[in-house]
Amino acid sequence: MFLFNSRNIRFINICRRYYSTNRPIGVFGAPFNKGQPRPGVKYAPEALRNVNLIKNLSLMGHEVIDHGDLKFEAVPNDTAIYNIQTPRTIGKAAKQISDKVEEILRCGQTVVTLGGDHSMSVATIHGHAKVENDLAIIWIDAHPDINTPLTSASGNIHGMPLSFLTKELQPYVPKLPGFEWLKPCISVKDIAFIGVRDIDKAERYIIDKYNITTFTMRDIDKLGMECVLERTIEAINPTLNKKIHMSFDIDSLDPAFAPSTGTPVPYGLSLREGMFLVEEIALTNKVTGIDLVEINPDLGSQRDQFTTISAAAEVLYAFFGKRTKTQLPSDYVLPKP
Ligand SMILES: NC(=[NH2+])NCCC[C@H](N)C(=O)O
Ligand SMILES: [Mn+2]
Ligand SMILES: [Mn+2]
Repeated sequence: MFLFNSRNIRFINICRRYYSTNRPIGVFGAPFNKGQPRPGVKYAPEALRNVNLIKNLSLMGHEVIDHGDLKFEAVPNDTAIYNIQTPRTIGKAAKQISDKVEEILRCGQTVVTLGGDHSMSVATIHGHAKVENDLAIIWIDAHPDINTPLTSASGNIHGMPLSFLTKELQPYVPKLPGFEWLKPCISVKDIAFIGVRDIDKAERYIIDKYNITTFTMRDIDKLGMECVLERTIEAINPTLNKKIHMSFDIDSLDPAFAPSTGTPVPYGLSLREGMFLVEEIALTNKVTGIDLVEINPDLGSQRDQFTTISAAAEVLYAFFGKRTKTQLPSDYVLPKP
């Protein structure tokens, strides 16, 4: 696992064990698609259930509570503001998601939200931060999703959630109708990006100005994933006193492993790199909230869809401790002829 030098000893001592939290896993679906223009992303929770996600997590020895899927309604007479087409509808759905996350966490469960597009993370992090007021965010994504409504070229809120949540950026972020309930609850120093490779101009400016911890694909190539995670923890949660929110955008993976997603970007993580990353994050035993977003079972061929859904499920299984390692019974003996 982590290299032994004085800087890392504390982290090793805390982390050098298997994922061992005995919190139950509370799963729910947020079939939300209005943060971007491709409707099919709302079918992801159903697609993940169809590959027996819930049952497989239970078979791995976890107590899993399925809280079902939320239902969202369009707000009538919703009008565009800036470039954003349906702000009130998105704001209302986000409030429902935030409340659900809060409710599940208050039951003492680790919450897994199945998206949906990445705009929903404005809500999952908001709900998480209500329960754990000091939160670190690991954002695994090809994109940093920190545009403001004024800098976004697309008007798609899935490219903006972190600007809504971050205290330091509020002078630059207009309050949108439908989002009156939202209180900025995280700081630039609590965020780490891993796997980014498609950064807009304003996002680049924000990352540089506030010195946000960022590991691009090149950084991962150069340092190796183990070192990237070690530096991530050093930067955003050095004493591991905070809980961690892990937001996993499936487009962090290379399109070879996750082709069915709305904004694929070449030269991404291999599936095994993604699995290793979440396996290591799990070892901190600090993650109490997970998002799995941007899987679009409508895009690409049937084979693409299967590849993408399987990859998403494997990432979650890897996090929750599935290993290929065979367990030897204590009385095992090698047979002699
Ligand atoms: N969650 C995502 N897939 N986001 C993609 C965002 C793409 C682009 N940066 C935008 O703001 O529109
Ligand atoms: Mn994203
Ligand atoms: Mn992305």
